[in-house]
Amino acid sequence: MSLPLAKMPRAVIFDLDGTLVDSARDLHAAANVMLARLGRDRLELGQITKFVGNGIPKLVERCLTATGGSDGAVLDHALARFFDAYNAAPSAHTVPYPGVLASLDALAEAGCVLGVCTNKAEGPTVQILEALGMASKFSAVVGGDTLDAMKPDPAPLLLCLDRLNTPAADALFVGDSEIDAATARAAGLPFALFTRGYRKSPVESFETAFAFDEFSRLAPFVLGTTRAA
Ligand SMILES: O=C(O)COP(=O)(O)O
Ligand SMILES: [Mg+2]
Repeated sequence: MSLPLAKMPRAVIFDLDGTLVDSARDLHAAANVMLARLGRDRLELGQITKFVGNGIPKLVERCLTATGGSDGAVLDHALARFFDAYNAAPSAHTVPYPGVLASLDALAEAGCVLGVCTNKAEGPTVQILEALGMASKFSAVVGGDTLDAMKPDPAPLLLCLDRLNTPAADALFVGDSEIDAATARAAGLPFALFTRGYRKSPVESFETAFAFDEFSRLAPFVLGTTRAA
């Protein structure tokens, strides 16, 4: 389903993993370092990619469940090992999707304020945004450990809106997953789906204002110069 926006949003808030950046290879590398330290089997990139989206603690728990089981003590240890590896090089193989930087610039030039709302912890999120030359483009960054609650709870997205001084009705949330769609719905924002990220369900099952497979299509839609397909 596609619905044109009633008016140009003042704020555009983006998810990170699978939306602004393809980060799966660095998450995969850190997960396999963690698994090796625990004497567990490696996991494939495709498997780890399916575990992304509910935050790093959930990703680590899913890795443990897939390799022999997870209980509280091993989970804490595994999480620390994961962060040792991941925080040392969170952007070694992480790249923006094609057209992301130009799209952010086009939105900013048109007067939109930009934010990030991700379930990734704030530390590596900021490291990645800085390494990829994107940090200065965002006026607010909310991570998975900024509050006690994570997406799909609407609280992180509402905090991001608050930091951008923008009501939900005057904003758009752009994400790649079922979690992002549910978060936008709960927070009362229209949702745009980037279809080449890490979603698990078919595009048609999402309720979206807009679904796009190339970032060059986003700014024309937001600025109202293109009608939704
Ligand atoms: O699961 C994560 O760590 C982050 O995922 P997100 O950027 O898609 O919210
Ligand atoms: Mg995502």
